Amino acid sequence: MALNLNDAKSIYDFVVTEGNGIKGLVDSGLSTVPAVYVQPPNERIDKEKAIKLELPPIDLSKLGGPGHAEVAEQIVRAAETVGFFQVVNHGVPLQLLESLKETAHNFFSLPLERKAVYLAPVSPSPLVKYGTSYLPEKEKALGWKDYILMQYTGDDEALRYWPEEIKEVLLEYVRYSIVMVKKLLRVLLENLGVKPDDSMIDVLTGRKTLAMIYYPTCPNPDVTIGIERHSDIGMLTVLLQDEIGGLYVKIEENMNYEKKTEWIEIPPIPNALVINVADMLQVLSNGKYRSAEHAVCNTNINSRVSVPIFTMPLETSTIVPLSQVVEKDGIAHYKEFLFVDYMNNVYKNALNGKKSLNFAKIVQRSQLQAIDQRFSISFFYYTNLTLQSSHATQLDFPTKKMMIDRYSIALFLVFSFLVGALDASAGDADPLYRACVAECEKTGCVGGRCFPQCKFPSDGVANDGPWYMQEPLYLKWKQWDCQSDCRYNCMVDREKEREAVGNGPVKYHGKWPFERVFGIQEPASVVFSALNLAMHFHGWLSFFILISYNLPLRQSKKAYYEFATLWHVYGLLSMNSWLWSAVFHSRDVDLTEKLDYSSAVALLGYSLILAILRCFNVRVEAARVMVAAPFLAFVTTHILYLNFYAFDYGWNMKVCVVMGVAQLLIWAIWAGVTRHPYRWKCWVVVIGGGLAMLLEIYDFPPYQGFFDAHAIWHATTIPLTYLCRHHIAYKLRIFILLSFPSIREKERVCALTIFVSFSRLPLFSFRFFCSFLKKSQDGEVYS
Ligand SMILES: O=C(O)CCC(=O)C(=O)O
Ligand SMILES: [Fe+2]
Repeated sequence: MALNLNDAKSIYDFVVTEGNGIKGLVDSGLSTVPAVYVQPPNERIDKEKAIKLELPPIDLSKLGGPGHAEVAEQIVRAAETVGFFQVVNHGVPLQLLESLKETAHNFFSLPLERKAVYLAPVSPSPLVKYGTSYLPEKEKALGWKDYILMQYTGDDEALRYWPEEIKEVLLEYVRYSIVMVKKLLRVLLENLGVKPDDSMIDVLTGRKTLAMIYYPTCPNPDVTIGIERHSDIGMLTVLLQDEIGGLYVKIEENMNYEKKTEWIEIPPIPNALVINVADMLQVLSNGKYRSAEHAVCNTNINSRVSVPIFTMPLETSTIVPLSQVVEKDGIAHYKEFLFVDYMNNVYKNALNGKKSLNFAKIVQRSQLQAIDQRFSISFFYYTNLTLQSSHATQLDFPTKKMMIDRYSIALFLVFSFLVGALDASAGDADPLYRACVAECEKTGCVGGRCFPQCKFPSDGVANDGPWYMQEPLYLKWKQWDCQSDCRYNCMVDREKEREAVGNGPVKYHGKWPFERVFGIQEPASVVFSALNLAMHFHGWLSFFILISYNLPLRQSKKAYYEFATLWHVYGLLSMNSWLWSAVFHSRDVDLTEKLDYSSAVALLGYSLILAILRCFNVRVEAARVMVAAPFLAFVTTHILYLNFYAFDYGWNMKVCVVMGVAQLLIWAIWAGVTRHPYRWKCWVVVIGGGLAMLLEIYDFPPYQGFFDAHAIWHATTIPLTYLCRHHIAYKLRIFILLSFPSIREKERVCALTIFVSFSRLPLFSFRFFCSFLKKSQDGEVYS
């Protein structure tokens, strides 16, 4: 198929699918980089600000001689700080290094047929893979490079399967390099207090992957990336780079560099090899050695080649921090795992800084902060309703344990961790989608459809022409702009293409591909939020009518029930919260998000105050004010901070979790000393709520474009709310009927009957049964 440089799909097919690579693209004579290769601005590396690594290369010829200790010290220090160093007199013949670079250039200059035979789907052996991006469907921007990757499993297999043009020279390179790697590893392990024998070193370096990487000269090197930021996964990497440069290492806090820059360049040094610590060495050393985040930038000077050897443990090796280090540190920072599991986990995702190491990290409690705020709020919301119902009955029922509330705490913690593990948005990482959006923002059109919001001419006709060419007025409220229209339409097109090749839907910008209805973004969630709102309204109204009209009032016209006002406010805040949830799901913009989050925080803060007042039975006005004031001040400040200073999700999450857990604990303790006969309703609510939360964890794409897990989850809260509200009103009625003899006799008798049958009768029956048993055992019954 002919290459069309204006069409992202055509470029993708030419470069990735057909295997022409970036080399082919550059040779086709393009003058600017296509959109699929443009990195998001926040991901780009500011090369201007980067500094060069000043460490002189380490002279390995001194190892084993009189200068051994000094060299060992240099190696250790470099591994502990930057995680990168350069070595000379490494034992790899300099002539070999030169011919490696030349061979690499020659290989990538071969005609397509010679290289394309090693493309992953057709390669004669799984040991050899030729390609361009590592995981094109998941990368934020495709990498500006081509590569050939080879697994070394022995000389025979290498000679049989590796490409003819490069195998000899690479085999020689790996033979020399491995000797050096073993020496370096020995030094690094000895420094940790380990005396490694040969077999240990052999296992730790048992797997060797070699690559030749070609970074063609790039017309816009500031916006592309050769290799995305990442850390290597094995033990030690040996890298031969040519004189072009472009390898950058991310500075971390304890590297002793001034904070004025983020990256340091590893400058090319003639005859030197670059060595870097990889993830497994970081794990074994319990974090003492640093597997540094690094990336390769492109240049427009000339094409660059590099030849890395990644040494790794055997696939079946168990990796765990060395006991000698853990004993010293008093804590292991990484868990035990099989190296193959680590590899599989890394290879299924696009390169992403040091995220690969998360697989091995021992999870800290601090991960709680990753909980989805809406999720936690809603959880407490259910819990409040549940306990609110028990609260109404507390008025006159005796005490008994209510275990379910404790289970709900446990449930919460378990779910919290699970939800913390969720991640999103493969769709907007898809290069074809990104290219489509970039194109649309330039032209205002996607696949022949043009959007009035994009205010520039397309096909000679201005998109924001006369009013009759624009959107109807009744749709204008939702304020779709050019970017959102482009995103939506590119998403629709990409999803159709994905569906055509049998791929399921993926998320875009954290959201599933929903179908818009009248411009509403997530119609089902909106409808269910509105129904929740209606349910709360109904509950609140019946509560209000019950308290104010159906039941006797004090002479001052106030309700006898002193907490009525507090619950009214709670009802109002709940309604407010669902209202903004509906709005937010209609149209997710900055303002609606802030309103939604703010009203949720207000509800959560208020319910904490309510929990304290109710559970500690604070009835005196002055005391209530004193308790509530600091909380109100804090919640108000927090909402102002979110809205007008920094919309900090992490901090907000912490605040919500603390407020939520606090009130949950208060209610749980309180519930532990109360009892009511209809607690099954509370159980239904808590268990139902818990099960409903699974929907947030086992997130699934929208059925028919509408009903995703989140929407269904909102749907489930409707009956739960009904159950609670119904319950509260009912219990309150009984309480009041029992307490006020002035109420009509018939109603009183009815209420009493229900009350006794549901609460006292089982108790009497049980007592009667026990005494019957006891008597029968004592022989009294049949005597
Ligand atoms: O090409 C380079 O300089 C580095 C390559 C690299 O980091 C890698 O392949 O993991
Ligand atoms: Fe690397």
